[in-house]
Amino acid sequence: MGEFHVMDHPLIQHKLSIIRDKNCGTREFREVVNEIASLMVFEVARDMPLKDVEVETPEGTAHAKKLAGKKVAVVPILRAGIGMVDGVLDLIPTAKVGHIGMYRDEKTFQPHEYFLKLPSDIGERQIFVVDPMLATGGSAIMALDALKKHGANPKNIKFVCLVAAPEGVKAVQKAEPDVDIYAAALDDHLDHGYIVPGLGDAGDRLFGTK
Ligand SMILES: O=P(O)(O)OC[C@H]1O[C@H](OP(=O)(O)OP(=O)(O)O)[C@H](O)[C@@H]1O
Ligand SMILES: O=c1cc[nH]c(=O)[nH]1
Ligand SMILES: [Mg+2]
Repeated sequence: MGEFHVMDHPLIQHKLSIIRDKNCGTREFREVVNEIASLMVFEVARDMPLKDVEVETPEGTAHAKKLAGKKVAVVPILRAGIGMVDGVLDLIPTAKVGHIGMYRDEKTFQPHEYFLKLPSDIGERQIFVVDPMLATGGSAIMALDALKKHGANPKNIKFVCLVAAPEGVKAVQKAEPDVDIYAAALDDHLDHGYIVPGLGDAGDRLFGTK
């Protein structure tokens, strides 16, 4: 079963409290979502491989370490996942970006895929799938299945969200046992498909479409 990590760093928790507030406006919401994404990817990337290098400093030779060059892709689930991309790219600027478009039916909460464009070498990449909300898990599972169908190695995929519901975590762990999940918070439950207390509709809050 994939691991589930709640990232309880004080800076992440503080920033999450800002965007949970229903009075947080679009501009601040967007800014803080990206900041949380940066803080999260800092930790999620902890096991990226390093190589030994020698660097000439002004004072001598340092035995240092550099990233070994494993290629990275960040894959947002549209729309709301787009809100996390810049935060990840701030720390890993050479990452390629794939997109998976997905919307939930308003009544059934079933996900529907409407767009997919991935780097052609997705099979060789470490992949960070980003989406602020993991509710029923339907969108995440459909996105992860699409990635696998296009050659991604599930062992190289990490799912990064802001708020997760217990139902979604369980569903993804069952359907995608190789994928580790990282969240800033595990909330109480779902009510008509929405996470309680959650933060509302992340896409609408990011893009001001309500
Ligand atoms: O776990 P699930 O039950 O599938 O719900 C989570 C999905 O719902 C939201 O997207 P939404 O369908 O609202 O699309 P949007 O990002 O375009 O607003 C959210 O961004 C996730 O993708
Ligand atoms: O609470 C929720 C659940 C799904 N999608 C959202 O944006 N918010
Ligand atoms: Mg939405």
